[in-house]
Amino acid sequence: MNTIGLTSTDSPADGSQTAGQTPAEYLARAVALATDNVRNAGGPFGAVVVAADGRVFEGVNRVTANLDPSAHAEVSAIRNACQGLGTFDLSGAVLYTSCEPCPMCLATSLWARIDKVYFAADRNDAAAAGFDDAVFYRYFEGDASDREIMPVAREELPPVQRVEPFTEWNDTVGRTDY
Ligand SMILES: Nc1nc2[nH]cnc2c(=O)[nH]1
Repeated sequence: MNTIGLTSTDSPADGSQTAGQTPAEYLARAVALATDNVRNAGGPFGAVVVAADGRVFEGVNRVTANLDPSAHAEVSAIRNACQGLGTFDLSGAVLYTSCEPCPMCLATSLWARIDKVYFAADRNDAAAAGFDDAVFYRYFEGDASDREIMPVAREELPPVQRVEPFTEWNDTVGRTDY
């Protein structure tokens, strides 16, 4: 039992719980999920999404368990929220995470239209535990030409071919914008 009275086995990851706790309590829940997850062969990260309607969804890091580099806690919580709510748009939601979101989780939060993010530990705490969050922030902060750990290069194609998917998209009537 953690400080807000929930164990990982009665996790309200399905949105069955409604809002009403303080940011510090949701953060404490995210931290407790992270610690429990280590004991469950996962990475030391946990996250909670409180949707605009107050429903609560949770996620933990399952990168090594699921052989999925994108299975960070925040992404898992966002996936759970989107599946539970039946939407790809989490406008009005708040994300609470045990650790500062990495660039992927931050970008996923932006794409999900999350309103606000609270975190507990930061990228330097993660680095002290051997995680590359701070390294990857530096990767994005530098010039494209500095990206030595993974070069990203444009390959020239004829202009019409290059934008063909966007042309198809723009010409599609009744598409679902996001
Ligand atoms: N914030 C965050 N950083 C990570 N670094 C490696 N995995 C994770 C994760 O799940 N969340």
